Order: sequence, then C-alpha cells, then structure tokens
Amino acid sequence: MSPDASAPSDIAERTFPSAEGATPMMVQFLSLRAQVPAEALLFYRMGDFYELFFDDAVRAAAALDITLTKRGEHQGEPIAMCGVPVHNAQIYLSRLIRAGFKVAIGEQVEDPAEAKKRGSKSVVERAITRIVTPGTLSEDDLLDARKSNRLAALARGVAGDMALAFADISDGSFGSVRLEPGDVEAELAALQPAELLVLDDDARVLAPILPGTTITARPKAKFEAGSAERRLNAHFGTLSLDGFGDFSRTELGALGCLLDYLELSQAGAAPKLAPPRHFEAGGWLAIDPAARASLEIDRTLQGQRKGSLLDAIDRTVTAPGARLLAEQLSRPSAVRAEIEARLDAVGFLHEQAGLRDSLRDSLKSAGDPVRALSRLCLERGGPRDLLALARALKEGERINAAFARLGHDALPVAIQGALDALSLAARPELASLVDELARALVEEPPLLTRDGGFVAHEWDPALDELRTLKDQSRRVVAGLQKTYADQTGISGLKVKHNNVLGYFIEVSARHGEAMMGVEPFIHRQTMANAVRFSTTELGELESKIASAASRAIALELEIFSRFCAQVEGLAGVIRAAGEALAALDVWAAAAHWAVETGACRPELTDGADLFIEAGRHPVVEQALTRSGEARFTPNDCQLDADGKAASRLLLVTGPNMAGKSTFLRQCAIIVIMAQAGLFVPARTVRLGLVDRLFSRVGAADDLARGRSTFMAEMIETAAILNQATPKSLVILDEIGRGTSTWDGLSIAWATVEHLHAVNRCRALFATHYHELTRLADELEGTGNVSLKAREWKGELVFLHEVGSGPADRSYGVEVAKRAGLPDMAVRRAQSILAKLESDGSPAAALAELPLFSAQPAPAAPKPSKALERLKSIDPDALSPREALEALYALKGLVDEG
Ligand SMILES: Nc1ncnc2c1ncn2[C@@H]1O[C@H](COP(=O)(O)OP(=O)(O)OP(=O)(O)O)[C@@H](O)[C@H]1O
Repeated sequence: MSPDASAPSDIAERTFPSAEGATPMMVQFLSLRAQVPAEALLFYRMGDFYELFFDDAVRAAAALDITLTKRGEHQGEPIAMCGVPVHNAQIYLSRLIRAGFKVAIGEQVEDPAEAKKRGSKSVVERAITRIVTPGTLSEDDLLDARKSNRLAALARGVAGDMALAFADISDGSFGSVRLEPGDVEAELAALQPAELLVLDDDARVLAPILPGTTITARPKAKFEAGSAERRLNAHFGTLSLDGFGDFSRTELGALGCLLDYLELSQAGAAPKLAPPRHFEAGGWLAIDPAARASLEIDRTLQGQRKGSLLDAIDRTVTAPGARLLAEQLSRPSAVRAEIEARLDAVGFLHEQAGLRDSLRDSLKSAGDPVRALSRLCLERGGPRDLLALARALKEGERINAAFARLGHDALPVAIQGALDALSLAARPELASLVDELARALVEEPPLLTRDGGFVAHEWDPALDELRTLKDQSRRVVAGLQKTYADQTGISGLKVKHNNVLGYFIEVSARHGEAMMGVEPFIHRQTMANAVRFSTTELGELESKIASAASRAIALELEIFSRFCAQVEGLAGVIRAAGEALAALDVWAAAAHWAVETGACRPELTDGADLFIEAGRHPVVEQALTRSGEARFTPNDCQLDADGKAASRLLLVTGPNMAGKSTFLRQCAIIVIMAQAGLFVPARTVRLGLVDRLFSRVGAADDLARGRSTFMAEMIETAAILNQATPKSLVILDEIGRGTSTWDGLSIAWATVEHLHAVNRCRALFATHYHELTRLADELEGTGNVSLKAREWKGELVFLHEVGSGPADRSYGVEVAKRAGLPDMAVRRAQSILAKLESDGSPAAALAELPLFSAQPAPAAPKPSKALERLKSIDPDALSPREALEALYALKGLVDEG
C-alpha cells in the first residue's frame, strides 16, 4: 500500500515543545520523544492504553480515524491526545505501518507499585523498547505470510561503486551484492524491499520511483566501512568477516548500516541474523523494471497479485514455499549449474507422482518454522512457535523417511541436500530438542506465555506438584461450601471468587442478617440482594492457590526460556531445515503445476539460442480456460543471436488484437521461468542462458517522474540500446507510437538496426509499421513472422497463430469496427485508408475535407418555375399593362408552389 496522505514526508521536520514548565510525566514523555527519530510516532504506555501526545496524536488520530482529545496544558496550550488500547494495539500498529508510519513503543519498565513506593506523585519508569518500521517486522499479524518483508540498505563507495545489503528479520536472511550505478533500479525492482535505508540525497531521487517502499534516510557515518566491520564482527562474534565471503568496503558499509538500524529499531536487542551471504553480481538474470512491470511477474500493472504470473503458477502448500517461489521468479538465476540443479529436482518429482503427492501432504503440516524461529530469537515468540518448530522438524524427518523407503540411490543433488538438512539422525542435539518439545508442550498451547498452561502434564514434577496443590486447594474450597452450608443451615450458601475479594461466601440478604457476627464469618460486603463474607480459612487457601499459580507460571516461563536458549543455540541448523522444507515445497509445486498444465523441462545451452516449440502464455491461457471462451493457440519462436540456426531479430507483425503482445510476453516469461528453475509452458524449449531481459511492451506513463508516455518509452528504449549484450533478450512492442508517423517509423527503424548491428542480441520486435518488414531483406539475421487473421463472411477472425513472413495488412479499421466505432467514422476511415494505400502518401487524403464535411453534399434544390419565369423577363421591354400581367402570372406560379 502506498503511504497514506497523513504519513507525510515532511514528518522529519517536526519539533516538539521544550520540557520547560512540564509536569513530571510530560518531562518523561518529552525525553523519550527526543530519543526516537522525528518521523516516528510515540506510543506511550499508560496502564491499559498506549497514548499519543502533541503532533503524534494529531497525525495518528487522522490516520486511524480515532477521537482526538486533550489532556491538560503545556506552556499554556492544551495538549492534544489520543490513545489505543494495549490489548488490540497490534491492529492499530498494522494500520499505521501500512500507511507508511513508523511507531516507537515507550513501555512501562517498572511495576507501578514500585513507583508508588517512591512517592504518590512519582512517574513509572518507561523506556523505548522498540521502533516498529515497515522493514523490521516479525509479528505474524503484521506480515504477509506468503511474501518476504525485506529491509535493504544502499551504499555508495568512494570510487563510485555501489552496494545493496538486504535482510529479512522475519526469517533471519542477510546478504549483499555489489552494484553498478546503472543496475540500482533493476536490483531494487527485483528485491522490492519494504524499507530502504539510503543517504539523504538518494532518498530524494528514489522516493518517487519506489512507491511501495518506505525510504529512510540515514547519516553518512552509518555507512562507514570501518565501524560497520566492527559492528558486524561484534554481532557474529567473529574477528574477521572473510569466512563469510569476499565483501567490498561498500558492501560492508551497507551491511553495517542495516545492522545498526536493526539494533536501533529493536532497542539494542538486534535479531539473530544468518551470517551475511555475498551474492555475485551477474549471478542473476537482470530484468529491467519496465520489463518486470509489463510482464506482470508477481503483480499486475494494477498492483495486484491476482492475475500475475506468480499467481497463475503458484502451487506451493506452505507460506515459506510461496515466499521462495516469489523470490526465485523475481530473481531468476543466470548460473547454469544452479538452474540445472533445481530442474533436476523438479524433474525427479515430476516423474514420481506418488512421492510428490505424499511430500505435498506432509508439507501442509510443516507450517512456517523459519518465522517462528526468528520470533523466538527476538524474544517475541510464544509456545506455539516452539511447537511449530518441533512439528516442522518432525515432518522433515517423516519426509526423509519417505524418500529413504523408496531406496533411490541416485537422488538429485538438490533433493539430497535438502534431505540431509532435514535429517535429525545426523543432528542428535536437534533430535533431542524436537523430542523434548513434543513431550513438554500441550497439544494446543495458548498464544502467549504470560498465563502459562502450555507445559504438558508430567514434564516437570515440580510444576505438577504446584498444579496439584492449586487443584487440591480448589477442591478444598469447593468442599468448604458444603461445610459452611451445613454449619449455617443455609442451603443456598455459595463460595464464589472475584478479583477484589478473592474467595468469599455469598448468601441472600435474608440469610445475611443471621450470619452477622457469627464465627468464623467476617462480613465483607452488603449488596442489594446478597451479603458476602470471608473466613480466615478461605483467605489462607486463596493465598496458597495464588502462590502456587504464580510459582507455576514462573516455572513455566523458566522452562520456556530454557527451550528458547536451546533453539537459539541451534538456530543455524533449524534455519537450514526450514529452508530445505521451503525448497522441497517449491520443487514439488513446480512439478505439480507442470503435470497439471503439460509444461516441459527446458534444455539449457551455452549458446545464444531461444527455440520454443508450442509455447503458451500461462496467464492468458488460464484466463481463456476459465472463461471457456476459446482455447489458447500455442506458438513457436526461433531465435539465435549467432544468426546460425535462426534469425537474431524477428519482426512481428499482424492485426491489432491478433496476439502479438501475448506472443512477445510469453517468450519472455518462458525465459524467466526456465532460469528460475521451473518447467515451462511449451512442448520443447532450448535456451542459451540470458544475462539481461529487457522489454518495452504496452505504453504506460511514468507520471511519478513527470514523464509522458512517449518520453518514458524513449528512456526505456535508450536503456535497452545502451545496455543489451549479445546474451540479452529484448522484447519491443510498437516502439515509436506516441509521435508522428514518420518520426515513429524512423525511430523504430533505427532501433531495429541498432539492435541488429550493435547489440547483436536476440530480439522480438512487434510493429505496425509495415515498411519495417522490408528490413528483413536488407539485414542478414533478421526475419519476419506474423500473426494470422482471416476474413470470413465479412468478419475478421483471429487465428492467434504465428506464421513466417510479414502480415499482409493490419486490419486496424476492422478491429475499430468491432470495438464499436460509429459507422460513419468507420466508413470514413475505410475511405481514407483506400486513398492512402493507392497514393502511398497522406497528402492526397489530407487534401480531402475533414470528417463531417465529407458527408455527401445535399442535392441542389430544383429551380422553381417562378424563378425561371422571372429570369426570362426583360422589364424594359414591357408595357405597364404587360408588366402588371407578368406580376399576376408570377404570383400565380408562386402560389402553385
Ligand atoms: N495464442 C493465443 N491463443 C488464443 N488467444 C490469444 C492468443 N494470443 C492472444 N490471444 C487473445 O487475443 C487478445 C489480444 O492479444 P494481444 O493483446 O496479444 O494482441 P496484440 O496483437 O498485441 O494487439 P494490439 O496490437 O492491439 O496491441 C488476448 O487478450 C487474448 O485473449
């Protein structure tokens, strides 16, 4: 969601009043306020509420649509205030975060009773325990289960180099990559961070082009490599980071800045991250932002997941699997061995239907162990997280056993690696943790540790004893009801409990009188219809029960933290197991989808070819199947950048609506899916790996950056011509539409020539300029294909079939007619087209009258008899009498009409 209007960029400029003349509580508030970044709102805990004051209150009330009130005065002005209840603060937090706010939490860190001991006016101690920002979330209800939530940092090196670091504290991943300045946009588009840390200047440039990302400016010092290195070493307990990878100084700066921000946001308790991974630049298929958007890989042009490629092919059954698939699709690999390894895994599961189904069944119970692990390491987890870990690891073991039963001695390496990561037999410490957790926790533990009740019976004798004591005392209390009833002879006497009186005896008002002053009853309360008493015995039992309960809770909490410590100690292997489950889910899902849709394994080569036989567009095909309107027509594509086996560049022509864009997009999507390690929607595909994918399909304004459609198109075309290499794939659709015909044709022409002669890359170029098709005769390695259409009984029928050779004509006017253009306009278009086609130049057509004057001229009125007669009269030749007669005759003719 884009930031709300009330989450303004000017928020950093805010100031709060000085503490002069403030009440002690306001002094504390203002001092906490000064500790948090200006742009964050402060949730100040007061009992059961988080209160907001001053400007924070005004902004939060507007964003949350809650009542803005006042609380006292400060420096003669009323203090604006609003608040949210603590018990459902998460809902408000999530709304504020989604609206682009950051929220600092000022918690009470002292028991109010302790504060009272210092004097009745003393203020409860409070501290900032966390700053919640879009990139630093770990709570389930603040996160999208099927989407990663990344924090990224972009650093600039002294030598002009750049680096991007990224982390997801919800799963602990952490890494960085070096970047060329020209790659920044593509990299950010692939990563889609929830929050990006940058230097001030970059914030201004990047904010308009990353609408879904919160941009947070950080001071230059935070990117400094030396202190970053020290910070990283301290976090990982290492002396050098060399063991993790070959990081540049700029990468270290980015990693350090990111870690510093995490520490700030978690108030010092930095989450346990996985050791940083260094990613090689060039290890991925770079997809330029325009291509990513127009191919609708993980969201449509309208920003929705539904209708995207990811949505159409996602058959994962776990949230971590869904996140991994999204990640692999948005960042396909360019390393052949890596892709082949994934394809081997998918291929194996493609063949093993039974195993695949049982694997998918098992995975359904595996949950989201990596996010549970992160919450536990952040001390934000609960008993359900512990249980989730144990269940996932147990499921992993079952999966391992299922593969072992099959007795395959040659499993694909990737699958074997995942199974090894899941093997508990190889990790006795983990195995015993899983076993202990399964025994220690109840079947359905509560969400929070706070109230206890999650440790199973018979796990800890001391806990059982306390629980027995509590239960026994309760039974004794229940027994006392009968004793007291017998003693007083009041059968309606009840022993009840509430938080004020604890256990008490309640009798009706009528009986109450009789019990007054009678031993052992002590009068406590007289109500309208009832009287309440206590006894010393009940009081003693009460405190016995209470102390047993609080000791039991303390013991449960101790057991919980012991487990947490064990989990943290094994975080690395647990994370690896969680990642293995996610990977298995993706492979099984890809295989499942491939069987469902008849997809094939792509053959990868080191060449520069792209041979697609019977390729399909998975999203368009799915839409057609669902609507039942038509069947998708598969199409072939043959490209070879070396120009040996096929053309390097294909000009694609054909009528509007014939399927040109679909054809172009499906070729790009097949490349993306293949390099993501997935089976592809085609009969066969042979693909020489692509290093960069560019596409300009469909016109869109870039109003955020003040660019018209034509300007945006030209900037993107310039980027393509400047960057495409012989290993790239370029998809261009109707370049040069948004300007005059001759300008457009010239630009399109020059673009084709440049791609052919300079970039020498594989390219598909769809155009309506038929003049361009002649280039195929001039330029070696350039060919024509077209989408076929037929006229049948005066109607245009699209075959959606790609055939060789250029299109004979464009049928644009017929398409306009089908779209419902008024008849008059259609007829006029037909006549202009006929003129243009016969004269070859617009001049003749332009010489004609514009549209509405072109209607047939009204027939000239028939000359009237009276007029003809009048014309024939020569007045000088008439006598006065003859003139009078002529006048009568004329009048007669006029009257006749
Ligand atoms: N191969 C196909 N099989 C079946 N239907 C198809 C196929 N390709 C396209 N279509 C249908 O035709 C519609 C138009 O396709 P597309 O947008 O690709 O046409 P186009 O030639 O690019 O049109 P324009 O030149 O107007 O942009 C699609 O929405 C789809 O419903």
